[in-house]
Amino acid sequence: MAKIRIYQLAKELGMHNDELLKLLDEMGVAYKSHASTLEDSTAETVKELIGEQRVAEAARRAEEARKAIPHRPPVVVIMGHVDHGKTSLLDYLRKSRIAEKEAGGITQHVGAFEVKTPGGTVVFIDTPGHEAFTTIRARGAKVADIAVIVIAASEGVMPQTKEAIAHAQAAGAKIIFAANKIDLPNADINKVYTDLMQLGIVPVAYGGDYEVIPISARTGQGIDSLLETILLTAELEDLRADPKAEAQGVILEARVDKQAGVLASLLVQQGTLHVGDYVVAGEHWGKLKAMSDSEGTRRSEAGPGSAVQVLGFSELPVAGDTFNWVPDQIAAKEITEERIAERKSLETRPNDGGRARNLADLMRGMQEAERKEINLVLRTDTQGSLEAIQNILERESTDEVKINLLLAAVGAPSESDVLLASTANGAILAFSVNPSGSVKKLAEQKGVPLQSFRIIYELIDEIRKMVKGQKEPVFREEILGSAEVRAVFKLSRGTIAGCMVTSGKIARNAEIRVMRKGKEIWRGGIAGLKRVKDDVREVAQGVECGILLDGFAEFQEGDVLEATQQVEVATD
Ligand SMILES: Nc1nc2c(ncn2[C@@H]2O[C@H](COP(=O)(O)OP(=O)(O)OP(=O)(O)O)[C@@H](O)[C@H]2O)c(=O)[nH]1
Repeated sequence: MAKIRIYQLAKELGMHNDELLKLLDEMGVAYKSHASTLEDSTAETVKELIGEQRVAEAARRAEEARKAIPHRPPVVVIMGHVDHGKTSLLDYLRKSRIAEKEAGGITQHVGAFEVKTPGGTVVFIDTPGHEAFTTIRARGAKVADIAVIVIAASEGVMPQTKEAIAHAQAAGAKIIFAANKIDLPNADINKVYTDLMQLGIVPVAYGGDYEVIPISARTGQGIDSLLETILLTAELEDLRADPKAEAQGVILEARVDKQAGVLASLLVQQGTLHVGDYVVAGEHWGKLKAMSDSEGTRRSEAGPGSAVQVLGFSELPVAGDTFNWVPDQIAAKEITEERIAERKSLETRPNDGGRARNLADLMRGMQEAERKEINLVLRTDTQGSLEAIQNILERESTDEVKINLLLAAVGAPSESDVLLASTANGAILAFSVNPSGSVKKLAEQKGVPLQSFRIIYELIDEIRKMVKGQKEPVFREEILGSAEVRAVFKLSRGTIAGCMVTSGKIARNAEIRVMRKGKEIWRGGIAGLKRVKDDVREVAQGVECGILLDGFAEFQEGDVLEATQQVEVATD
């Protein structure tokens, strides 16, 4: 390799000569002038050092930019077992906020409300329970930063407490426990601690990480302390949002009001919404005609952490969809029309959708994503079988593939289990319990694998095969069709092969083998498939088309492009 001169290396690295000379001095490298040559190894070391410095500089700048973004209030959801006091806690929080203003203030349900404390503001999602929470999560948006799980201190941990924990964990929310009903004579905070520890959750009082705050939603005792803990947790999470960014957030609720029309509640997560702005949410768009907050006050703008009710959608947006600011009606219409067209084309695509996913699919997805965890919800008929299967699953977990039980409980799989599995991209295994028709249907809709077993060893066998990869799918390559290159066009966006499909078909998602004189010279994907001027999904025999490949441009007339696809071969 030719030796490099200092000024050449400086140019290559985009540095001034002086800068590089200074660095060489620091490294103790001798030279006469900037025209001196450097040893290869010295040049390599310089490149590495500069590379490292630049990475560090970029990281420092990114951190600085992040720190320049203001903090935002935490968004909290309240969960817990039935009757443990979720609604009472929300009511207390809502009332305490009104009491601070004027008594008798009118509240409006906008899906979330703010509680202002001297230490900061907390946003509470107005609907208790994990269903609302996970429906939103299942649609891909993260709403709650923190889950407050209410446990009645008079009863301790109950089945839905466990479910709530599983849901919050799957959604990646921080968990704070509120030991409620502490005013009751039979309240026993120690039972709450020990119950939690049995689930592997160690409270701070026992040296662990989980805050358990004794409260009474009836008397208000401990609620200040709960709010403080929420704010402290939020501080550690360092939650930030840029009020100047393009507004974005989540649709919390939507309904049609006979007089007003479509009313949607939005939680702004980033940026600031203004009356008059256009937003798109899923397949719907709206021009915000009016906004009001949970106090019924008209707002002209709403920044990060605000929940507002808006008027202006022409059709009902879907709760849980994210919304985004768009500059104008043209953009709003184009984006929603594209989304509708995309959905329709997916619905009409043959052999796609409708097929229930199974565990093998899940494992394949996992392998593709190089994920090392398999998330499972386990449902059994008795406590005994539950423990037995849990123990075996624990043993089957390997270093490569960890089996993570999102929830293990007695009873038939529920719709909430499906949402949980869907959120965590997991599967449901049922042993000796039958899911109801509606649960099966929901699982199908959400693409959650749900399998029932009657014999323990069949269940274990299935898991074992998966973990050990014995069931790794075997694929065979199948030729879909071929096309001959008749002309080559060099355009600014790449080189297009003008082809005639000579047999079968060429599909946009197929893999292409470029054959020259009977030999394969390249293999890869298609970056563009056009028929005249239109992008198309496939082109049939006897039709001309333009093909742009993803990473190959050296076409010659007479090359043959073979379209192939991988077909799974049944091994059972
Ligand atoms: N003594 C006492 N009773 C409470 C407290 N919190 C709630 N309760 C009572 O417990 C019962 C259940 O409270 P809710 O707030 O409805 O419980 P929930 O968890 O929202 O119940 P669901 O919505 O049915 O799941 C009600 O009768 C409340 O009055 C408390 O701190 N102390």
